[in-house]
Amino acid sequence: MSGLSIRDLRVTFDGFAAVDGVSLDVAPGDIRFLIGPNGAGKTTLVDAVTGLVKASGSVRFGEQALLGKPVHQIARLGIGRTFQTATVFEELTVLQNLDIAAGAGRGPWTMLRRRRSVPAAVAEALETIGLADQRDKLAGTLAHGQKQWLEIGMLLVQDVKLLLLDEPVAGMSHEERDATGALLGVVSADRTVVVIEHDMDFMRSFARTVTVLHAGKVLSEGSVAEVQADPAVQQVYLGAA
Ligand SMILES: Nc1ncnc2c1ncn2[C@@H]1O[C@H](COP(=O)(O)OP(=O)(O)OP(=O)(O)O)[C@@H](O)[C@H]1O
Repeated sequence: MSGLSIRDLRVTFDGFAAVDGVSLDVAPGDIRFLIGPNGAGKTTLVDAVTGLVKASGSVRFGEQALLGKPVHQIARLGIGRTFQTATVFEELTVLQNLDIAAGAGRGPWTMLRRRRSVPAAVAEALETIGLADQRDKLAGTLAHGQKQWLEIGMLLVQDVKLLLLDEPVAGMSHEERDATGALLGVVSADRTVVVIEHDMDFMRSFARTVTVLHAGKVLSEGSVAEVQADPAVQQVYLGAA
């Protein structure tokens, strides 16, 4: 397993530093929550790690330096992300969505044809995300939470080693949140997980470590208890939650 190491990361938009010299380390197998007020730079940091925005400094995942690499190369190194809105193929079934995600090297017709056997990685992902009995349902008819899990499943079948999830439980029911937390636990057994989240209850229940960003900088870092006890955090953020 590999960890994520970020040094002096900077992203500027027209002279405005959205990420302003961030350094942080996420240990292999950690579940790191990135929290902070609106505009703190959380999504921009993840954009920089995944190659969507230009950044200076250094980002390493294990031995691999990421900055400067194009998006597809970073993805090929086993780095996958979700966005705030799930991006599944609504007209296709759960199984077809996973098949397509797993489908390197197969043509579209092979992937869309009904197949007798399901590849091991797809079957495993179906179990992990709890959608095995929904596999033939159209993704568009899934509940909101299930779509998010399907999207995570699509990363799992691509053998992603670093998962970056942007507000995975936004809009979820209490039960869906708990199921998502349990899923993070399973996924992190052999992967490193970074979660951007505004939901403080979810963070308290499922984060292993937390980084608090504020105005593009790291304000505080540590366990949930450490971060919650930090007066600087209480002042800018948690005090209001
Ligand atoms: N493409 C862009 N061009 C200009 N400014 C941007 C761009 N993307 C983000 N910003 C600005 O950078 C800052 C950080 O934004 P970012 O979305 O990373 O914050 P965030 O912590 O993810 O916030 P939220 O919790 O609201 O999603 C904000 O002030 C935002 O307006």
